Amino acid sequence: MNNELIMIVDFGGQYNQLIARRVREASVYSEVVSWRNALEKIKEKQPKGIIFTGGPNSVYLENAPTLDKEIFELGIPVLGICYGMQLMSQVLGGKVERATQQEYGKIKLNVPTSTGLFKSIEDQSQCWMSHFDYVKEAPAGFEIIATTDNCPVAAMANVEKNLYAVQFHAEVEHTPFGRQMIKNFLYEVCDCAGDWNMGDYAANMIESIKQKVGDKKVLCALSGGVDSSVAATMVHKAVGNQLTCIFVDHGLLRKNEGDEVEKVFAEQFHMNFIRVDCADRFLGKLRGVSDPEKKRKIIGEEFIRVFEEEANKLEGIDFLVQGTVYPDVIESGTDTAEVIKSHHNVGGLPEDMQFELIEPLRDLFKDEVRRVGEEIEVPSHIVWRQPFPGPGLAIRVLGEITDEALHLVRESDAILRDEVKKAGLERDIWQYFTVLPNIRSVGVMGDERTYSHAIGIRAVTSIDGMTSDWARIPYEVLDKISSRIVNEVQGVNRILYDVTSKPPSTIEWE
Ligand SMILES: Nc1ncnc2c1ncn2[C@@H]1O[C@H](COP(=O)(O)OP(=O)(O)OP(=O)(O)O)[C@@H](O)[C@H]1O
Ligand SMILES: O=c1[nH]c(=O)c2[nH+]cn([C@@H]3O[C@H](COP(=O)(O)O)[C@@H](O)[C@H]3O)c2[nH]1
Ligand SMILES: NC(=O)CC[C@H](N)C(=O)O
Ligand SMILES: [Mg+2]
Repeated sequence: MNNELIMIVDFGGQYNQLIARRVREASVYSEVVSWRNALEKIKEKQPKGIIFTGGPNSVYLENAPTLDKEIFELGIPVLGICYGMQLMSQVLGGKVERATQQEYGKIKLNVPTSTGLFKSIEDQSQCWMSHFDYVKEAPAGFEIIATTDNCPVAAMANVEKNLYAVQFHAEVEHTPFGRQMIKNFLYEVCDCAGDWNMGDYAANMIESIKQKVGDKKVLCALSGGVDSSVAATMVHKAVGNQLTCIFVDHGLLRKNEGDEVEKVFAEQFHMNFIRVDCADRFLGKLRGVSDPEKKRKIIGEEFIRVFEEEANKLEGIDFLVQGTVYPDVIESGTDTAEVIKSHHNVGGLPEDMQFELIEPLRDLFKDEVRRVGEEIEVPSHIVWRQPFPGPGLAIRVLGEITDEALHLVRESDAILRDEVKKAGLERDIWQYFTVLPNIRSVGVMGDERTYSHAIGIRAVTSIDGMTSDWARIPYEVLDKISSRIVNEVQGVNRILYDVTSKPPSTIEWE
């Protein structure tokens, strides 16, 4: 393949693949490389441009990821983002320090200049920030091309040398002009022509699964959710009856979910399908455990043990298909990125697992998975289903999992889903559920004092699950949900509404 190439240098940021994805969307091929061997790879491959990602470190600390100055002398355009900008400043002689006024979330940006990077972008725009360090002084030869109220250097450029950097995250949805800015970098600065497209993604992937599996047998971990249904359909197209899907009912599913998934797969898919009921086993292992990471690891391991047992019954299974998507990978931590939470299908996997994994969606984001799903004709009620995490209600009951706690969260969630459906909001809200925060408070019902549980409502809008905003559910609908939960679910006397975006919070509470 001789496509134009953009190299993305990974400093451990949460949004690295999102940058790769923005570049894909703009019809240019990209590869992500670790900062450790970036210089060598770049010299070898001679990309049209380089993008530095964000990262959790501080550039002025000892042992922080860095790059030799030489990278700026290759004549290849560079765009630094967040940590990437701080690094460019530090290496080229600017000043980086811890900020007294840190910026997280939506911030007003002033763009007084219109260099190529900011072509067609308004002077006053909104951007998304997540940083505690800042560039106090840009290096010699750089002009400041954007500022915010708290950030004297929100973007800088050395136009002559094609070096650009921004403190904000241009790659996330919350920077509305971000797509345009990345396009500007590719087309105005790097002079790309745009010679790549994603149309063939599914076809290429199906072909490579066929090659890999040959005449062997494959198991698929199927939840009935978007990702595993799309992954299973791809693998089924590749190897047909060599595939068997295993659906685990671990006692942590939503109300009636087990039967619903079984029905859909029996009626609408023509694949080998096995349901394994093993609630006692999962709940037994989880008894007395309240640490979120411990819960995730127990569930991840138990899933694999169930798959291994089923594989042994079927004999000769070498591969396990999972519907892992990129956010699961990055949040579980990589050699450079911090562990945010161990997704059961990545960071929660046991080390001694007997399968080789097949994860055809591992580099993609939810909305890209949905596009692939539509292309290979997965039924649309599945493609557009709201996500539901593998560990299920276990990470929505904060602290220890008991039958009572599961009952409260399951019943309140069913009411929430029912009211969202009645209000016709299912497609507007990306994900919505209830949580049991494990606090009790005083109330009065029928003139009697109560001392009962609070239930939290979490509802978010998002495109890819990497960032999200809280959904503005109309007050009348919230009112209805609140009064139904308190009236219908015994043991609840208070309802809370979560109004935080991601970041700084995450979508799930654990
Ligand atoms: N109950 C389950 N039984 C079998 N496999 C599961 C189950 N829950 C999750 N998995 C596996 O773990 C993977 C990750 O779960 P996750 O919830 O992120 O994806 P999904 O369920 O396929 O899609 P969605 O995000 O729409 O819920 C799934 O793709 C699937 O392979
Ligand atoms: O299969 C999964 N296994 C997990 O361990 C897991 N944890 C979170 N999620 C889902 O991922 C998306 C992002 O969630 P967070 O903002 O809470 O990290 C949201 O859609 C979450 O529901 C999981 N899915
Ligand atoms: N998102 C980032 O790249 C953060 C960079 C650095 N850790 C800071 O907080 O300023
Ligand atoms: Mg799921």
